[in-house]
Amino acid sequence: MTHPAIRVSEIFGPTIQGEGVLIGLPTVFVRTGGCDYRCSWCDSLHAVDNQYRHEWEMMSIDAVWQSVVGLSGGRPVMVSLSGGNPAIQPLGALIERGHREGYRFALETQGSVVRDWFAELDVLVLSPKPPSSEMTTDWAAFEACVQAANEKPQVVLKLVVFDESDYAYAKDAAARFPRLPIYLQPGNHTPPRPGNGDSAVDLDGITKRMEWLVESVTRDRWFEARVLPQLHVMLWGNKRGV
Ligand SMILES: C[S@@+](CC[C@H](N)C(=O)[O-])C[C@H]1O[C@@H](n2cnc3c(N)ncnc32)[C@H](O)[C@@H]1O
Ligand SMILES: Nc1nc2[nH]cc(C(=O)O)c2c(=O)[nH]1
Ligand code: SF4
Ligand SMILES: [Mg+2]
Repeated sequence: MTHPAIRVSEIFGPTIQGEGVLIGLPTVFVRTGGCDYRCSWCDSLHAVDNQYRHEWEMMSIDAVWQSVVGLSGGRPVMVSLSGGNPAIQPLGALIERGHREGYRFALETQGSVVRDWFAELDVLVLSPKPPSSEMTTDWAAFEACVQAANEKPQVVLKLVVFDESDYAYAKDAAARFPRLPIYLQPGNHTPPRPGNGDSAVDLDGITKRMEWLVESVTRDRWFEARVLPQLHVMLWGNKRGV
């Protein structure tokens, strides 16, 4: 059976997962091209904006898989499907293929597009977008993503927080899904942008936001929330492919 091709922005690793529940775990990233959102602060515009389309490649499942196996030396590793919005791509057959060879799969999505193959994942990271993103959450679609997982993969929430209203949004998201673990990460307000080249990352600003987040959750006795930085940003700034 032939499977539809996958639109790929980049495949890289192994590196460590820098964010959320799998932080620190050696991971190969498959970053797909294209997104139905345009977050004001997206740190992966090269996988979102059509001006980078010429860098994206339609790849067969076989070609993606060869690349993952090559990078991991054939040793089963965690594969993170990110983007862009990877939910737009036909990834079910890739997951099936990798599972046969002992690999595990996590997927990062904003929860705007639901797929039945979410149930085949090992970890589903749902990252609804707070007000500072300038996007609007369709909570019905988001809820459908949680349902599609069907309690098979581990499902977690990951919220980017820049300011008080993002923090309030995160609390609301947590209240909607009280059974899902929640990870808060401070926003990186210096993401790479066309024109500003390799803008140096503002580690001081991120650290201050991180401290404020810790103060906020402890003050509010929000003891279920976990606060984590983007470890890859601390180590490598806005560098691509790490
Ligand atoms: C680039 S997105 C790709 C996957 C999917 N589109 C999503 O947003 O979940 C991966 C993760 O990076 C986070 N992210 C993007 N830009 C960020 C920034 N400037 N600071 C902190 N986190 C950011 C997103 O919220 C998401 O959790
Ligand atoms: N090391 C590392 N960790 C990550 N966690 C989420 C990432 C992403 O851009 O989806 C990412 C990334 O690009 N690199
Ligand atoms: S949903 Fe994710 S990939 Fe799409 S614009 Fe927002 S942060 Fe970027
Ligand atoms: Mg990233």
